[in-house]
Amino acid sequence: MIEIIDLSKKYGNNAILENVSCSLENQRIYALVGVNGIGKSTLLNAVTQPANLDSGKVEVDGINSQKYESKFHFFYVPDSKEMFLNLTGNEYLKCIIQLYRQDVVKSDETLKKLSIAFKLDRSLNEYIANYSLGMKQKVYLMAAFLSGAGNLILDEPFNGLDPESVAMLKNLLSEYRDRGNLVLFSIHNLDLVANFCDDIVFIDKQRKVFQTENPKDFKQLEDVFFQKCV
Ligand SMILES: Nc1ncnc2c1ncn2[C@@H]1O[C@H](COP(=O)(O)OP(=O)(O)OP(=O)(O)O)[C@@H](O)[C@H]1O
Repeated sequence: MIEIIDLSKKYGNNAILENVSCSLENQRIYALVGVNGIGKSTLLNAVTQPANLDSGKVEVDGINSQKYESKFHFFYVPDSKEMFLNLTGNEYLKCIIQLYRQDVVKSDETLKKLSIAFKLDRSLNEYIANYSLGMKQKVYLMAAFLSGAGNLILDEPFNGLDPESVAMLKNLLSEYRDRGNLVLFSIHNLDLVANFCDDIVFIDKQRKVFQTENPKDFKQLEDVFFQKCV
């Protein structure tokens, strides 16, 4: 559960988000949609990094995001794919399991299953620096699932993935949602939005944020996007 209350964020004098509020519930998959440069990553950064907030408040599972304990309630995969390059995939994932205080034996089993599903099982002893873009995306997504956090916040998680991996990620995210968790991810592909998520969080052309249930119809979704966001 994520509650965003009156959040504002400027870069210098450039106001990107002003008094944004929205309420995201458990057991839902939310797509964050808007044109390039409108503020999707800024919003996700502000939600996950309280130091980035100019004003306003974010609560994750009812815990103020300024509080240390809130960190265990979400996992953020930012759009940068240049993180932890000096670790092997395996080292990185083991660190995440420890950091998020997950059961080591159970997590090792999940790690094995995920690495096979993502076809990374033969690459986990290589440095992340040597991974392709899609392999980096996969290892950071595996970390998200291994964290056990109830709220996954993913910046463009489908970028760099081949069609088989896209289908697999959709399944994994749906299963994660069905276990009572929340997923919020930014995306440009309206097709994928229409056929996948439960709700849509739009940032419109005035940078106002509004939510709708997914109409599950591409044409309807495209109409809303062109009327409100472009
Ligand atoms: N660190 C920064 N300093 C100054 N301006 C920034 C910074 N980061 C982002 N911006 C500006 O804030 C605005 C929103 O950027 P943001 O990356 O949040 O957009 P986005 O919706 O995620 O874009 P895209 O779809 O292209 O990824 C843009 O005008 C961008 O230039």
